[in-house]
Amino acid sequence: MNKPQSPRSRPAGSPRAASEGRDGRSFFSRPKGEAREAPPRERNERVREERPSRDSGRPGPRPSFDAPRGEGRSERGSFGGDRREGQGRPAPRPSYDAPRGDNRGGPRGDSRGGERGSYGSERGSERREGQGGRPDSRPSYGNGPRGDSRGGERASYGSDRREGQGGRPDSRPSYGNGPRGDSRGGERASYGSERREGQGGRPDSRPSYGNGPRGDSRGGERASYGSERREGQGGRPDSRPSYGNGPRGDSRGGERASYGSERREGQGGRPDSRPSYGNGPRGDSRGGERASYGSERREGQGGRPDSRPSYGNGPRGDSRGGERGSYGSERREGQGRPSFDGPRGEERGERGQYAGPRGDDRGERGQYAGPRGEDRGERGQYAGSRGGDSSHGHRDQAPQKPQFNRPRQSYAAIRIDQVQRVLGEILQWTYPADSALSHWLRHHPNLGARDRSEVAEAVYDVLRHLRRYRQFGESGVGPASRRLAILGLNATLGAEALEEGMDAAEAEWLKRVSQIDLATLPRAVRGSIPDWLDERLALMDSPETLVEALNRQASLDLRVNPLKAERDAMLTELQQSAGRYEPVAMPFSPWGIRMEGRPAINRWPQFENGSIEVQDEGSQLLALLVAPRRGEMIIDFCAGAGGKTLLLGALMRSTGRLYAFDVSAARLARAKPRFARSGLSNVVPVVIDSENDARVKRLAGKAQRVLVDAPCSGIGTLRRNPDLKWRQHPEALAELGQLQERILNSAARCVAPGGRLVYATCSLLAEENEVQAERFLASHPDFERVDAAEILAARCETLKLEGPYVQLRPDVHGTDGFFAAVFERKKKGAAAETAEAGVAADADAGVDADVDVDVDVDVKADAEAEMPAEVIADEAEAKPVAEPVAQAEAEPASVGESAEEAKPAQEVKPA
Ligand SMILES: C[S@@+](CC[C@H](N)C(=O)[O-])C[C@H]1O[C@@H](n2cnc3c(N)ncnc32)[C@H](O)[C@@H]1O
Repeated sequence: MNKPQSPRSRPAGSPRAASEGRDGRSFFSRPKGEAREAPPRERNERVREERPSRDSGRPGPRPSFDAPRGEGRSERGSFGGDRREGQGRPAPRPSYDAPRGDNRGGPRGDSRGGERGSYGSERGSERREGQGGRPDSRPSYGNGPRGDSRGGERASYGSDRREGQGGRPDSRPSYGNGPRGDSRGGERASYGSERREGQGGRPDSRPSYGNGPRGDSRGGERASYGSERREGQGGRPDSRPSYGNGPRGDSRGGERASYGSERREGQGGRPDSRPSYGNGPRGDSRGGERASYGSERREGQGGRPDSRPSYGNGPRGDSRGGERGSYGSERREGQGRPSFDGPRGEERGERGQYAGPRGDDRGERGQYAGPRGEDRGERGQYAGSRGGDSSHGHRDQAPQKPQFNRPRQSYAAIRIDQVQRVLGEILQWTYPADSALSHWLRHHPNLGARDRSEVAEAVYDVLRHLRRYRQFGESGVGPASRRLAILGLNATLGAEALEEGMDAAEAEWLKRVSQIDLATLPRAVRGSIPDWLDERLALMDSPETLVEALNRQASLDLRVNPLKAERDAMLTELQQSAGRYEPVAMPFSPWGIRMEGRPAINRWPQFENGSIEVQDEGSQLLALLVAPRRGEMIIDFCAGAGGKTLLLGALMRSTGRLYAFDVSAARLARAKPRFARSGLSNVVPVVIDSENDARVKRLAGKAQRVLVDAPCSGIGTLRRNPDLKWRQHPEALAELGQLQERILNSAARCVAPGGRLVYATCSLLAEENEVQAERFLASHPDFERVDAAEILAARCETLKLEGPYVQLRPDVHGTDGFFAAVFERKKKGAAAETAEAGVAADADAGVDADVDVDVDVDVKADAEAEMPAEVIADEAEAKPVAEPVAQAEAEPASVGESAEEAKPAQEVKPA
């Protein structure tokens, strides 16, 4: 679905441009030689070089601004308690939406800091309380040009070096004096080390900060911030002052660092970055946006430099976020991170789908980065352990293959350490959890399937129950991230399996917290959801069971490709070849097969030949609402990685024309191999600049059906993407609401009279669902609502829904949370009548009528299926992804057919 966007199609400096790299290509589509970061192997080598041996005592490059400044702090920082959780999640992971360029609206693009500041202030109190949260200082960030602030470096790596190694003191000196522009991540690392170790936190080195031009000082400063805030006090007060003064535009890591701290403690988390939704130019903003665009960077490369050691070294400047966006989407559709033993790396697009539910969907999902603040604390602590000096410290390694130069550790000790390390990365909230986990696993190729699975399960368990675990962790000792790791492993492997890895105090603590009666905890803590989400879900029926279901792991939902296979035959085949995953037919979708476990289906022949895809049942049902017919012109307005496009195209029997629009070239590029596997020849992917793109306007009134699978919070996918709840926040929801409304309005213009418009989200929140639908109806009198529940009921007898909308819930339907509304555009005469009535009514009410009857085209399937000449001319590069099998087949089926012959897609029998 993600077709690399051509440079000309997107203005330079636009958000997407930034995220995808200057050349407009996504990180993944870029040949390795051109990648900004070194190829994996090279990266690893570099990491090795950078990581100081323990003997050398010189920590690696991973900066650790968050480095723990002593044990006490870390705990503090990390366990901010409710505050943190509630809103921690600072910056939204810009997810998919991030790169949308124009739609974001707002001031976020440019004013990151600014918003941040404001964000901060809102939450400031929370944070502040914990530790002084530096609220005041933030505001200043907003003022300078952030374009260049990368930040990525910051995070990362503080960890390794941090503890243990005395933190490469030598490197620090350089910060202050030299040009900072270049020394980013690496330096940071060093900072981290010093401070973190708890040794008084780099007192000596700090002074140097003040000397250099701030604009360029990145990682280093960050580190320091972290310390101050996190701890809440002590934190190198002296050095801070300087931050405010320098030009922010260039300060990368530094600012970020500070953010982290704020968020961490307060949890207001990621304030700044969220704003990213806005329209402002994101191209250059690295660090600041990080929050928001974490994903992009990550994948792309600018991404979170720090954590991935290798990233830090290469030129990061340009390649930032594009892909990030994509993450979001995948997740959503995908289902979760099923198989970590599968191919890791390459196809993230699909990953979303396979791999946890982040389906990139975060993109859709979330756009915000979560609470970093606290987590850094955890990370910091975590990081510390890497150094090796700590009692728990040791390098990542597979339990089966301990390194010879270290004392042998028990299986339990190694597993705890591994989970702790992964959490240390994920809880920075820089990247979606599935991405961070995949990244970590790729860098630990020696781990076996069991190791991967156990680490992944424990990490996801922690993300699901983070708030409660943090509360439990407050009474423990040692690094916060370690306590979280122990709790996660206790839940997934059992206490017995951990015995050898814990000391007496830890064992005693675990026993104590395991006896806590959950019923005595506040609902939001028990369910581990942030307060803002608890307030919203409380308005729904049976909120407790809903939250419980959202906190359970999802099944793996597959969809049979109706162009290539029949569900029952495929089910029989899978029961024979993969019986241990217990494949069964889905209760509602006629194409669905559900399995347990996390099979690496992308290695299966049925997947490789396009006979099956990963798709949540709710997404499959959406196709029944769109009800595509052969030969029609249909628009999938937010096609993302093509999950829904695939089924729509198949139901059209690969006839007619199916436009796959999206503002994310990276996502559309990821759809490409999927389209190819599926055998579709009627899909036309088009990267649009925004919902108001000229090519969208030229299709006004032309499409029989338009699907808007809108960018949303992704709260309905928490089973697969539990980190979303920590990455989202109310401010981002408001922005999303505006984006959803704009997209819906633009998509509506494309609908031909008599045509259908379907609006869908994978959210459970009324403000993204019913409220949007009602608002749309109120402002579009030429549209009428169709009972979506009735449409589904006609196809799925066992599916009980209350109309007029479809709202699926994991606790009731076993699907992700999902919403859909169906509207139909009145035919010409009816619309005119409605318009007149509306004008009269509006005149009475004293308001302007907004009757969007700008099309004088009647709906005739055969006429509509023809591609408007102007669109064809404008889309020289937007060819169907798959080569047309034959011209005849590429022709709209309706050409030469009567409207009656164009059968409803759902009636088409599987091939
Ligand atoms: C929920 S995801 C779509 C998932 C996709 N339908 C699938 O099934 O894989 C939302 C998508 O909307 C896209 N998007 C965000 N803003 C947009 C805009 N203004 N116009 C079109 N698409 C947009 C995002 O890039 C993202 O891919």
